[in-house]
Amino acid sequence: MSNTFDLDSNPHTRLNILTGEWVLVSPHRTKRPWQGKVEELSPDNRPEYDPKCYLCPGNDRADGDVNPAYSESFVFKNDFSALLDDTPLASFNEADLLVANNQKGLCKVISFSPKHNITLPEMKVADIASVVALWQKEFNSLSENQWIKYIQIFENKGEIMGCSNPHPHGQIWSLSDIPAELLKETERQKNYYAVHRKSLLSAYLQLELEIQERVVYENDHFVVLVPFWAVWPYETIIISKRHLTSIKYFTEAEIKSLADAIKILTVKYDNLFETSFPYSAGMHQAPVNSGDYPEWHWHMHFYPPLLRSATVKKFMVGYEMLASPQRDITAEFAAKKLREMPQVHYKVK
Ligand SMILES: O=C1CCN([C@@H]2O[C@H](COP(=O)(O)O)[C@@H](O)[C@H]2O)C(=O)N1
Ligand SMILES: [Zn+2]
Repeated sequence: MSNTFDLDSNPHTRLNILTGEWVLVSPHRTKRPWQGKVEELSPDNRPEYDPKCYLCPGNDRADGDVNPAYSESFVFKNDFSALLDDTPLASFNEADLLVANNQKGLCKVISFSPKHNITLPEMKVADIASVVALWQKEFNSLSENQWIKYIQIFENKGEIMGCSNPHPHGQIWSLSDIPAELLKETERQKNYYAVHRKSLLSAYLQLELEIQERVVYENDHFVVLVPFWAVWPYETIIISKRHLTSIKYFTEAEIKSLADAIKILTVKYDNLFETSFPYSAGMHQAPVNSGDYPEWHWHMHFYPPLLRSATVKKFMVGYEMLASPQRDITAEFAAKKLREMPQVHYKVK
């Protein structure tokens, strides 16, 4: 057997350098022709305004509050928050076998647009930039609460991702503790930074830009990649070129540039199967009000479930739940498909 490692043919595992976890890749299983197909789906004829939608301007929300007649983006405190900001901080421990901690938090919902029937890929870059600016404003104002230690900005898009309302929106959950996924990524970035005095993602980005095989799109301030360790078929990561620890430090130019990167990526996603491409996406950044985190490098994960058509998704079940995530198509194959997708949305005639 040749000792040169062929990422394209033998089953192998890949290391996620951010979390320390491994993904099993079975490239030999995709020797059959790519069956990515465009399916005829029922036309999406949602109205621009839906009188029953709790996110549309001027409408009642479930708890009786009324939305203003907003014309850009709109943020409000979640009426059914998973975390409450009056929870006392307390912990529970029974012989180190039953361990629990109270969690205090503040959750917000952001409507990206007054239009009920639009999604990020169909929005103008300038309107996406106003969403990014609002994310930065909310991040900064939430950070002023000293009890808040971490802020998770995210979007669940599409029914298949449990999204309860098609109106374009995202959420911000801020909490008094640092969640597990972030502790993993902090640990790995801290270890690398301590040795190399530069961020893990700066080094990773430099290598990926040299190789180019997993780059999907690049602009002045951000790079969109399918990460070497991607788990979901068309998973991507957006990484800032500047080593920024959080969105707090984004300049005006970086805000506009992130909006451009999100626009191009989500347009390519929609073009892949000519459907509104579902995903859960969120940014990862340094914890707040808990010391310095110079090792942290801002990035944004996109976790889309679709595998080979608008209705065929990857299932993370069985082996993935019990042993480790597994994928057939390689990160390189996915990146090539996304690179080839036009930057103009398929609905734009
Ligand atoms: O009137 C309402 C309905 C839904 N919501 C909140 O909107 C959020 C939307 O969640 P999704 O991103 O999963 O669709 C959800 O957390 C739900 O609690 C309100 O805050 N007010
Ligand atoms: Zn991350």
